[in-house]
Amino acid sequence: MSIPVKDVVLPSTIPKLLLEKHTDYLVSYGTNKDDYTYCMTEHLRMSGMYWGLTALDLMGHLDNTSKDEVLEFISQCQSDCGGISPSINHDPHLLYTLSAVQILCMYDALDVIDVDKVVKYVKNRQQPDGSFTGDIWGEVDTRFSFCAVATLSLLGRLDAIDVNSAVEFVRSCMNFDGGFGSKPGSESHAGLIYCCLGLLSITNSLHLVDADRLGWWLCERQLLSGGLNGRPEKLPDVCYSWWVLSSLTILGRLHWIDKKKLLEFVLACQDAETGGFSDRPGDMVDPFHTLFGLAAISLLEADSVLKPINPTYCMPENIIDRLGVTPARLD
Ligand SMILES: CN(C(=O)[C@H](Cc1cnc[nH]1)NC(=O)OCc1ccccc1)[C@@H](Cc1ccccc1)C(=O)N[C@@H](Cc1ccc(O)cc1)C(=O)NO
Ligand SMILES: [Zn+2]
Repeated sequence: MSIPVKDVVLPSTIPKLLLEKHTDYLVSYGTNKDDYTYCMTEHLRMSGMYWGLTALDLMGHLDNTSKDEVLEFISQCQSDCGGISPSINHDPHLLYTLSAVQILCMYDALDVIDVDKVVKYVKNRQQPDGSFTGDIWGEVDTRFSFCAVATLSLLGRLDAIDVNSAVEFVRSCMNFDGGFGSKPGSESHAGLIYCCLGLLSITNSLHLVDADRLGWWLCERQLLSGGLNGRPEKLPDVCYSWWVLSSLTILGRLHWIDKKKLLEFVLACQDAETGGFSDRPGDMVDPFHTLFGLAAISLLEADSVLKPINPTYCMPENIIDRLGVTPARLD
């Protein structure tokens, strides 16, 4: 009797990488200001712009965007407290402060915001136990530890916080399976593992990780379809291709998964009509899954046109090189 395993069946024909289609999809996304999904995602607009712009830069088309419009929007999103909000007149949060700094680094335009006030905002998020709250309302999560450390390291200002206690908090979130959760004792989850490994990579503390145990947990995410899920018993999803793959790359164990099968799954998530990637074959595309589909293909080095992507920052390597930032990885 076969035990039903949650997975998807790939379509019989899988398209090759449709770069022009994805470029057209992203360039036109957001031009239609009253499009339903565009309006419904105002609360994470800054992250949405980071996804679209990073994907376009990976394909070599950052020049197809209205840079001045984006810079004007970002400078209007910085609050007096220094934090940056997802849209104008929304509340500042570490998630969108990081997205904004990532965009400004790609455009080499950090002068359009008050960097000292950003540093002060991030510094004020750190708690006595080394953890970080996402905003002034107090929610603690390792996602926010990563946002804080990634933001400050991109600004060259890691000295503003207590790095040792930030690392200690992340270490306290390590589970017996080698993975990490959002707080001490929380269940391991691929997205949070990416955040915690990213912080340890930036702070050169990867020696704290059990790379074989965690590497094994991560490649257990691969299903027969070739796709990766975020936790046991979950369906595969193209964005987990990124969270898991970038984590395995930082651990120096990317060769532990079946790259060929994963590439098939990712390519099957393209929409040949509209352009873009969806979470699974046949679903609706969005900028989020389009970035992480392209980012996974870049990490798999499966297309010579796509720029190499940095696994720690999810930004093109040439930007990280220009900034002189050197995130560690295990070899
Ligand atoms: C808030 N968020 C998510 O929770 C997504 C939802 C999802 C997409 N596919 C399956 N679920 N999940 C997600 O990003 O999980 C990866 C992750 C979890 C925890 C920490 C870091 C990454 C997505 C947005 C989204 C919502 C719904 C559908 C597509 C995209 C998101 O903003 N992710 C953020 C990371 C994040 C993740 C969870 C959060 O609560 C907040 C932010 C990101 O990748 N920024 O660059
Ligand atoms: Zn997803």
